[in-house]
Amino acid sequence: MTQPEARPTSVAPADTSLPADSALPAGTAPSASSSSSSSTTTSTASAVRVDSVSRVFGRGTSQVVALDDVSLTVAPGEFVSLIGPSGCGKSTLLRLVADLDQPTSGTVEVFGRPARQARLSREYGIAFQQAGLLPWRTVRANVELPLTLSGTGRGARRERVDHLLDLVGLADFADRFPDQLSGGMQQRVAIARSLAEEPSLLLMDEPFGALDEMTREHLQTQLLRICAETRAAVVFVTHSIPEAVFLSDTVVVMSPRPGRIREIVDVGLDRAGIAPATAVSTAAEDAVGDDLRTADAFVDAVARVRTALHGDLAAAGGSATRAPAGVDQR
Ligand SMILES: Nc1ncnc2c1ncn2[C@@H]1O[C@H](COP(=O)(O)OP(=O)(O)OP(=O)(O)O)[C@@H](O)[C@H]1O
Repeated sequence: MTQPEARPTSVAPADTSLPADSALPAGTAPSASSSSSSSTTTSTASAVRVDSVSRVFGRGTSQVVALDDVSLTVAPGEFVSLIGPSGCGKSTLLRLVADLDQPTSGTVEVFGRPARQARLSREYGIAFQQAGLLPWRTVRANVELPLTLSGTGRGARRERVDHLLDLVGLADFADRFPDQLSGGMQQRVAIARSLAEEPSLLLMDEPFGALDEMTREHLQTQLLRICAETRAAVVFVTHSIPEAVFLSDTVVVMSPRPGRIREIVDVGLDRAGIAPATAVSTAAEDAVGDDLRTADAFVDAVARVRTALHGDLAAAGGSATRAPAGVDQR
């Protein structure tokens, strides 16, 4: 959409720091819709509701307006990506949703409750660019950490971790340590950990940003399958247009500082082939993913996101063929 107030969405944070009173948020996750569409329901029907939020850092000459009057809504189960030039406030927005930071003005609700309450009751999981695993703990011990902290019993922990490791394809690596895994495997452990407490919302900040292209595409497909299985909503920060389009129901395009929502793009890809009921093997899923990436609807959505991003350049008299700083065109 061109009027941010008319559509909702979600996002993820840029660093791994957590407030002192947090016992590890639960996990990572989905998409956005307009506040006009969600306004037919109560605010509790939205996974995320950001209302007229601004965030200003510093004072006087060093003041930075990171977000200016941002409003968006993410529906339960929706996958929403945030994309925009470097410094436009994507991570700041994600951090506000995660209650890792507070808005200067405006409100943030998660499932109809203040973000702080949602964090304390572990309604969301988080995954960042750095996996952030504890090197002295095995894969199993890393994944079960949030469950241990929340007092889940031993038997239930074991059962849950077995399921999660299965889900991310790491059942055979439960007793390995992080430094015995590839970067992609470490990131899958982090995603499993983020899902430990069955969050209804996943907040992800460039979780695949440090991975090679092949691993990245494979994990994108895996993430879609995991989301189809868990039905979690996801707010996903990325610099990659194709990644945003491949994963999302909705792509939220942000403008350069002060960060505002410039446009919301409905992607409209048919991802039924990646749904759990039809997935037969990882290779088959990857093949479905490859088909999706060459589909007309995919190419069309990539073009629409690119045009939305380039609007800034056009307005500044720049070349429409050049990407804004910090946006990966691959
Ligand atoms: N704690 C802070 N103190 C001061 N300024 C900050 C702080 N956090 C973020 N900013 C500023 O707010 C603006 C938005 O930052 P943010 O990290 O949200 O952008 P981003 O879109 O995620 O960038 P990138 O794509 O490069 O990761 C930037 O100008 C940044 O310098």
